[in-house]
Amino acid sequence: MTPAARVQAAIEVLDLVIAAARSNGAPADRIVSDWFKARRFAGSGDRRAVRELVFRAIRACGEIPARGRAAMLLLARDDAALASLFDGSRHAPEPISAEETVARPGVAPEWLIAALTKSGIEGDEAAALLERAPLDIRVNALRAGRADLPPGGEPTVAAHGWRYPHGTRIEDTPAWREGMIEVQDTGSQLTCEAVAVRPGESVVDLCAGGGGKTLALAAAMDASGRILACDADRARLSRLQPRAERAGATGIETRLLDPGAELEQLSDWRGQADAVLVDAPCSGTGTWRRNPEARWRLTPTQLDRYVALQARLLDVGAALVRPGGRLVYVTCSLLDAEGAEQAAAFLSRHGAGWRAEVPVLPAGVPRGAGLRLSPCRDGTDGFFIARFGSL
Ligand SMILES: C[S@@+](CC[C@H](N)C(=O)[O-])C[C@H]1O[C@@H](n2cnc3c(N)ncnc32)[C@H](O)[C@@H]1O
Repeated sequence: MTPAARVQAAIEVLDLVIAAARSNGAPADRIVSDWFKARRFAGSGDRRAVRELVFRAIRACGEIPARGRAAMLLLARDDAALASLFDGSRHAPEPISAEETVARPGVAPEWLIAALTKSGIEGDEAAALLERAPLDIRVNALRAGRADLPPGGEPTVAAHGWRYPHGTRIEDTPAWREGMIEVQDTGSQLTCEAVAVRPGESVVDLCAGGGGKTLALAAAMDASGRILACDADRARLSRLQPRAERAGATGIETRLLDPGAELEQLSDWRGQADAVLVDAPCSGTGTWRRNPEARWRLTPTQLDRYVALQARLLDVGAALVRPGGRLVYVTCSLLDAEGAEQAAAFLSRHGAGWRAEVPVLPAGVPRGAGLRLSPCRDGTDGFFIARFGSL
């Protein structure tokens, strides 16, 4: 493809990304790969260049743009080389006319900017939400010593974390194939460290998804003890056992939950768990570096739904903790509604039965009863972590 044809391709892909964001359709990453699956003539250089343009344009537009071309014109406004490719030649975008709509630059929609600002995220902190995320891995202590790592990484502040340059093809390495390493953001690794599990414990991962954090907990427990990994999404949960096998993580049981009936389905665990991790569904404002178009999709109503679900799951988790045990609440959000305010609401609902214990981690700053990690300050995805000890 010529450079101009790549720009036109990026405009077409952006139109699909915009339509999907409006209709709760596929994520941008999948749209880009499906688009290229249907165009086998394009080479890997084309893929990389188009993908790069698409994500640059998504990052640049705070609000959902009217059209892909409007988003690309925003980039072209400050990039003369890009603007010169709008020349109307074969496969190229039409020449730019003075009256055309150009998308507005920004970090996020106005209502979200207001909510972030209220939560202490503005200026550099807000801009960093849209930087490119690094590639972090966790060394799986169940399978590997550090000598087995692919070359080129630097240790991170997490106990088993390493960071690699962008574009490192970790999943092609023998270490990954043999389960010695897992791709996992450093912040995500630190949330697991906050659970402070020990070998032999009984632990519930209430919102385990595909098991990213479950596997880190299993490794920290040296695969001894019990982990119950739950989720309400069958497809996500079904990915956990094959990953656990690859990682050599034993002692993990999975349980599919019906939303609203979680406590009945978990009655055998009531008051039994040494630790419960509630890695709750959330707005994902802390992961925009990876999914920048997520900010076009979120609505105030969805945010309210997340907040209500988080409170309910925290109450479910609390019922499973044994006296003297711990409940760890995590969201990959920087909004206080899903962080400090949620933790305060839990403490006021449960009164004297619980004590907040701010986890001691090598990153993050205290926020309310918990700790917050941010891309700007900590170089991790954004997270809120609170730990409550049962009295
Ligand atoms: C933040 S994600 C979990 C990510 C996962 N812990 C990991 O590290 O990969 C939140 C999860 O909560 C799940 N979920 C939503 N409603 C739930 C419910 N009522 N009970 C349990 N899990 C639920 C979602 O399906 C989703 O997988």
